[in-house]
Amino acid sequence: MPRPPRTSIATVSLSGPLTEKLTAIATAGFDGVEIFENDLLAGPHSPEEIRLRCADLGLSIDLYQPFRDFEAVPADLLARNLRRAERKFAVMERLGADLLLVCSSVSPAAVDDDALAAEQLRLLADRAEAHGIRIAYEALAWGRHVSTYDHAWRIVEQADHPALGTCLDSFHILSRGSDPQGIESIPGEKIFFLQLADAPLMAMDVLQWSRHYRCFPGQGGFDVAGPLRHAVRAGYTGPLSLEVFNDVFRQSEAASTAVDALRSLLLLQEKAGLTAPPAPAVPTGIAFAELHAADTDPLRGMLGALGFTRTGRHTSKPVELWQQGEARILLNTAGTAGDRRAGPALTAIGLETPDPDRAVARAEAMLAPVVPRRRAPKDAPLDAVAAPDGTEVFFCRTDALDRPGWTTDFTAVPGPGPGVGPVGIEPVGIERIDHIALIQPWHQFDEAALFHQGVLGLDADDSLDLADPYGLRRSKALATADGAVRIALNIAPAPDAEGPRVQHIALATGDVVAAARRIRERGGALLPIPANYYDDLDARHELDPGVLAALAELGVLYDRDEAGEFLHCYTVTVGRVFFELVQRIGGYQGYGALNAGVRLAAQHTHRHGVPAHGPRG
Ligand SMILES: O=C(O)c1ccc(O)c(O)c1
Ligand SMILES: [Mg+2]
Repeated sequence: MPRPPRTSIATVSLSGPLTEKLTAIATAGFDGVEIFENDLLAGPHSPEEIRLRCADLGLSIDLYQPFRDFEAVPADLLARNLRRAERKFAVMERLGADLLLVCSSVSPAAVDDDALAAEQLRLLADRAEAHGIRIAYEALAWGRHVSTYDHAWRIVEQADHPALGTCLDSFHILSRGSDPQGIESIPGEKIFFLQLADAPLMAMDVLQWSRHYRCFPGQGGFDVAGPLRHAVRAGYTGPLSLEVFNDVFRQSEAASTAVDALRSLLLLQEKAGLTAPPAPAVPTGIAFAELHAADTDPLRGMLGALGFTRTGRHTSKPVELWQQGEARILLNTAGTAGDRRAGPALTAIGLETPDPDRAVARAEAMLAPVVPRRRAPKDAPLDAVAAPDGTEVFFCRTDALDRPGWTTDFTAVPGPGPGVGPVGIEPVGIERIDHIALIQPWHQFDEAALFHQGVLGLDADDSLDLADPYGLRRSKALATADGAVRIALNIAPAPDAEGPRVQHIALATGDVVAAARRIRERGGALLPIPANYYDDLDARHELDPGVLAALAELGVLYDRDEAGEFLHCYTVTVGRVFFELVQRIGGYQGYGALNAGVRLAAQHTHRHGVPAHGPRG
């Protein structure tokens, strides 16, 4: 395999002052940058200082941009535009940058005349060449007369100057619906630069779309690997550069955005067949979920009511293993997981992995932070990486014959242990963990989704918007093809609007009604669901009245699609976690998204009580 291309990113993609952006870009591991002119203009550092800073950080300055509204203008304006260009060439010489991006004109002064555009760009390239500078002409998707990449290339071809080439930008190409195949008819050495950006598929004005909603490749709906593949086939050997205008990234922390960005570029190169990092070791099951709690009594009570039994105690850490069927929950009382007062929290998940070493190699290749091992010498080796939200993901083999499994670190304990009532030892029919739902900080949602796909090897469903009383919650499910591992990512409606992030663990059972009844009998608190929901359910599905009554009595929700049926209910929240019981019938693959609004509202009511009546109360 040939050497991987150099990686680059436009400074406009990150938040903060220019020097901090440069540090974040270098620290993440990029090779170079595109300096966005505004970042330079707004900062206190001279071009020479920025040049030095980049050199110190080991970053090449691959491009200076943008130069706007140059071509196809009347003579007097041309003279002024050339003067403007000369001033920018001087800045670029001080910066040590030798490639200038010129975007197609949006000015009303520009005329629709390709020959004139070519002639004037030729003149510009001639002036640039005298400074050792080259010009990359890019079609903006909203350019006044030039808005497609093939049109920009025809003008460059016509101008026929060695210091003039084209800049391809995947956003402009794909947002216009252009066929990227045509890239292969451009000689590789005339593609001076390649910018890569994705975007969610939306029907909106293309300029607004580009300036606010671009995202890193793999986080939107475009096939960004397409233009990349064609450019490489055309013979392009320059840097692959991310250029992402995005309202969220503009205000998120630059350091973590830069890592997210580079991960996306590494995944894109792999997808385009340019690199071959260690393949993901696709997990085969959820081995455990780990909960941290200072005061474990409420959780022990809940687990007991859910039919879990404490089966083991870790030999070197304050961790208990609770189990029912193949569902395993670790209860960890060590240290403090974030805010202790906020109560128990989900801190880690264990993924059953056929090849933990490869899973770690994959994670490292994709810039996932490997969590330092804190284990006693005799503990089984257990590797973990941190997901973007801080959840630790362990790679394990529970029943491996060739290496000690993680469960050997636990010694068996007799009986259910303190905090569990006498009925807590009867299982209720829970078989395994069906899925784990993780609430994401609003600005990390796309990063988290790409992480779970690219690093862990899960497949992503489309995003859904779920309505709750105080906003819309984006949601995206990720799963293995066989559904053995499912992770649902949900976004909170506003930063910390509802207090701490509450995660949940969904437990699979073959009979949710029977399980819910037993849980309630032993004092487990289930989330009440309003009667209105069951009126609507009856209207929509004509369920058997006896079944409907049982669902209503226990707060069991229902969904149905072409593939099968889904029944689920929820416990009340303990600290920062709650549990869901789910029963999948037939080939139902979803998560009851239709019911999420009712569940979120019911949780709100449960937390805050039923609002007082109005005037007629
Ligand atoms: O939105 C813009 O104006 C703009 C500027 C420079 C680019 O390279 C680009 O793709 C868009
Ligand atoms: Mg661009």
